[in-house]
Order: sequence, then C-alpha cells, then structure tokens
Amino acid sequence: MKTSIATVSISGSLREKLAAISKIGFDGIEIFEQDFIADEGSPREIGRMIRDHGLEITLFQPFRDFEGLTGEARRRAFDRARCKFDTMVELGAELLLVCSSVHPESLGGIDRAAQDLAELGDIAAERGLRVGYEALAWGRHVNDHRDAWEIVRRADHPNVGLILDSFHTLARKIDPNTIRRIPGDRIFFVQLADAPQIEMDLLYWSRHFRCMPGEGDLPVQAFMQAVAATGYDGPVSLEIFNDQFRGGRPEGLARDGYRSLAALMDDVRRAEPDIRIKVPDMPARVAAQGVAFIEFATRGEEAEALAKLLHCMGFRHVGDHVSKRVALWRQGEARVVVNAETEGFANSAYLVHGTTVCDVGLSVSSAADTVARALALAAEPFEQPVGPGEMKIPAIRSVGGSVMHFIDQVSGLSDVWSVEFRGSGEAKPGGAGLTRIDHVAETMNYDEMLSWSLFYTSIFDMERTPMVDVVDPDGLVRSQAIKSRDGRTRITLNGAETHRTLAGSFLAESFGGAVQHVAFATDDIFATARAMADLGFEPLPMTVNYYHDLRARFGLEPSRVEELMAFNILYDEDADGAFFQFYSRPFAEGLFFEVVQRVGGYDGYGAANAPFRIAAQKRLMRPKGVPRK
Ligand SMILES: O=C(O)c1ccc(O)c(O)c1
Ligand SMILES: [Mg+2]
Repeated sequence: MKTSIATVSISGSLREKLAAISKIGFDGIEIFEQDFIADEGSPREIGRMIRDHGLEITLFQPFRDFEGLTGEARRRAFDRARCKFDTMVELGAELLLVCSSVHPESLGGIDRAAQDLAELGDIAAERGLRVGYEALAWGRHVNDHRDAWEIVRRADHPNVGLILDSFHTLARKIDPNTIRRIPGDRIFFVQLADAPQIEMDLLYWSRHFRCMPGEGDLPVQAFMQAVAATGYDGPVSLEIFNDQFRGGRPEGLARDGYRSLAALMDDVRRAEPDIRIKVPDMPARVAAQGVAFIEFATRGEEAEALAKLLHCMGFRHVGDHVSKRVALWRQGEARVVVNAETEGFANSAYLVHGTTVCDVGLSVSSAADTVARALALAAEPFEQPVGPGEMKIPAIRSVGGSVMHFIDQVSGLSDVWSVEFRGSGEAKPGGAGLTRIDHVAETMNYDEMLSWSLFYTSIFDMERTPMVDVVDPDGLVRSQAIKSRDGRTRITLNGAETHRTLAGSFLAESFGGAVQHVAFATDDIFATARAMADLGFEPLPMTVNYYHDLRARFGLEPSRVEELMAFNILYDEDADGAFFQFYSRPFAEGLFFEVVQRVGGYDGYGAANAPFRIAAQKRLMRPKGVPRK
C-alpha cells in the first residue's frame, strides 16, 4: 500500500509539513500548488527536498478550468498546462490532477471534454507525464465520477485516467458501488476525505469541513471497498481541507491522518479480502470490557481530601502497593488507585497538572493485541521501569499525556491487584452500593475532540454517539460519548472553546486535557445516596427551581420530586428508560465524581441537566487567584 497525503491537509510551512509527514511514515505527498508557490526553493530544489524526506510526489494539483473551452480561452488553457508540465518535470512529479471546470464559458459535452483530455494526454506523454481527471461535486458540467469516467473512457488515452475523491462522490450521495464497474487500471489516483453530515453548500462544506476518514459521517469505507474491488493498487491519499486543521499542530495532524488511513485500510482488507492493495496486518479492533481502574496522582492536603471523599462515597482502602506509596480503594468492581509517589510518571503528572487522573485502566480481551494495534496506528508507547514485585502491564499514552493501561485475563494481568498490593484487595461489605465505573469524562480543547474520538474508535471496538451541546453559563461545551457496543465501556469527551466555562477553566488550571470526572454506577441511587449521607458525603446542591421544572417536564409525582430533591438527585428520561444522577462537590482543580443509575435502555448522560449541574459547581469553585495549598 502506498500511503499519501495532500500538503493542504497539514498546517505549517511546506518544510514543516514535510517533516511531519515523513516522520510519521507516509510514502508520498500530493503537492498542492499553493504550498509549492509559497516556498522560496526552485522546483528542482523543492523536488529534491521532498525526496530527501523519503517522500515521493504522488500528485501535483490542482489544474483548474481546463476542459470545454473554445478559441483563445482553449489555447490559453493548453499553454497553462504546458507551463505546469514543465514545472512538474523539474519537481519530479509525474501525475497532474485536472479537476472538472467551473469556468463560466466552459461548454458541456462528454466528447468535447474527452477530446480536450486526449490532446492533453499527448502533450503529457511527450514529457513522460500523466493526467488524472476528477469530478468536483460543484463542477459546472461534470460533477459525478460516472461522467468523469465516461469522459476518460472516451478520451481513450493511456496517459489519461480517472481520479476519484470520496468527498465528491459521497457528498452528492452517489452510490459508491458504481465505482466497482470501472477498470482498476484506469483509476490513476484515489483521494480520501470524510466530513460531518451537515446540510450546506457543497463547495463550502468541502473547503472547510472535511476531516480524516472515520472522523466524520460519510461512508468512506464503502467507497474505499468499491475502489479496492476494481483491482486499483495505486496511492491512497488523504485530501483534507479543514479550517480547524489549518491552525493545528503539523505532527498531530500527520499522526491522525496516518492513523485514520491505516485503520480504514485495515477495515477494507477485512471486508474485501481479495483486494490487490497490500495492507499491513494488525490485530482487529479490540473489545473494551470496562474501565478497570482510575489512578490519581496526588499528595498533601489534596490527597487527604480525596481519601476522605472516597471514604464518604463508600469506598474502602483495601490494599497498599508492595513497594510504592500507592493505595488501592475499592467498591464493587470500581477500583480507584491513589498514587502519592514522588518519582516516576505519577509524580511528573502531579507536577504538571496538580491532583490529576494520571492513568486509566481498561479491561480488554487481549492487552497484547490492544497495544500491537495501537502502535500500528501510531499511538505513543508508554513504558516505565518495572519495580520489585511489579507486573509488566502494557500501556500507551492517552489524552493530555496521561497513560492508559490494559488489563486482560488471558495473560493473567487481572491478577495485578493480588500480586502488586498487600491487603485483601477484596471489596468489603458495607459500602454505598457502587458497582462499577459507568463512565470517565475527559475534558479537552474543542479542537482536540476529533483526534481523541479517532483514537478510541480506531483502536477499540467502540462507536461514537452524536455530539451534544452543553450550555455552560460562560460558553458552550461540546460533548461526545464513545462507547463499546455493550455499553460497558463509556468515555465522554468534552471540548471547551473558552477558558471561562467550567471545562475550560479546568483545562487552564490543570494545564491541558485530562479526566475531569468519573461516574460510578449504582443499582439503587436512593439507597446509595442515603448510605453516602450517613458516611458524611456532601452532594452538589441543586436548586429548588430545578425540581419545580422536573415536575413540570416529566409530570413526576410530587412525592417523587421531594425524594429526588432531598438527595440532590437529578433526573432525565427518554423513550428507552430513565436516568438518575448526583454529583460530588468539586475538589482539587475542578475534578468531581458522579453517581448514576440507568433504568431500562437509557443510554445517555443526562445532557439536559448539565447546565444546572455546571451552574451549581461554579457557585462552589475556589475563587480565581487563590493559590493551591
Ligand atoms: O476545492 C477545490 O477546488 C478542490 C481542488 C482539488 C481537489 O482535488 C478537490 O477535491 C477540491
Ligand atoms: Mg480531490
């Protein structure tokens, strides 16, 4: 498989783009004319610089408004093409993308366009070059790959072929399976892009909202399966125009691009085993079976406050690490590890973020497969020296530089609690009825959300649920849930756009993305709330207005509303079931805990309650400027 990416897809100068693209391991680039023109090097120097990065120029683009012209305009178009061909020879680029014309004077007619392309093919052939024709979704006469293919077929020239771009086909809802009847050797190049499903002008959608395959809503996999089924064996190239990406970090974008392409082609290979494209082997997406533990890095007064809070929530301190200052707290299957080490990873996480969730443990079917797949998808490995009595648990880097460990049964990793910890490690009776971790909520900058949702959905067998807007009194926070199909593993990503929101101030105070809250499940929220109250737990207080509204919204019995209000329990329901939740007060830099009960098939997170919860939290937060103790 030859992997490629258009230089437009990455931010930075051409040189920064090349460094990032080559470092992550792409084979080639589509050089976008603008990037090339803006660089101070000569075409020859730029070509050499690209090859010195170990990259091939897979395509030179775009050449616009070529076909369908007459008279002087047609002559000018051919002259322009000759100039570009000369540049391509200097650069060492062999294939030119001609996109369908939007020229107001261009005439329609398949044969006219075919004739133009055949003549262009002759000129290209003299220089050893080739031309690929692409239908822009907004082309004046040609806006459908089926018409572009008919033009290429009639041009009947060995140096003229078809260029397919998933965006143009899928944005117009053209059935990608129509590609299956095109001979693979007549397809010269394939560009891939996804996009969120938003109704808008095609050109605007394409130039501003494209995203990496798997980050959007278009059936890019079905498109690529159809391409692969033709026998096509050429470059698979990302062409992403995206406003957010233009301001992103080149390395991060290159990594996400590579991850998206590798995951897509792995899916394609599994669905179409007979394809000619050779796709590297990697383990299949791994089943996530729940959050095995969360680990806090903390110390001092914040560590004491956390221990007190865990105690009031019914957790019991059930073990201590054999060689480190690490305590294990447990209730039901929910495990919280509290790490007060002054060396190693947890220590550095604490020094950067203050009290923070430095590590999330996921239960998976196979930890080795998880890491193998993650590394094949360009995830960052994590290792730290294994101390005396410790097990080597596979891990990778996750959100905000935190760590994600993988625990499985097949390799005995789930024995870690009895191997590494002194004490029974067993859940003790007399807790507050918490059974397991329902979800982990990660807060990040809004422009990191696509990247982290791709991280989860490409490595694990997890799916995204639609983005919801959460209204904070000081701005909007967008929330996207990622969950395993069985709902046992749930991670919510919360993207803040301003620092004045609760999520945004958490980001600023903790210096970057991290877990902001952890939700524990109970089967009886009233019994849990009562047991916690007996242990001294102080819930986040909700307003009386909230409960009046609840009664109106859902027509609840007054006695039910009284009961909810007594324990500061929030309520939501939908067609599938009901949802109860209450919150702890914020601790450290805006971290908090949540307790939830899902009834029936309720699958959400109480988004309708979020504005009231956030307002209540903000009332309790430490005033700005008061230093951490
Ligand atoms: O937006 C455009 O003009 C444009 C140019 C070249 C392409 O390959 C493309 O898909 C879009
Ligand atoms: Mg394109």
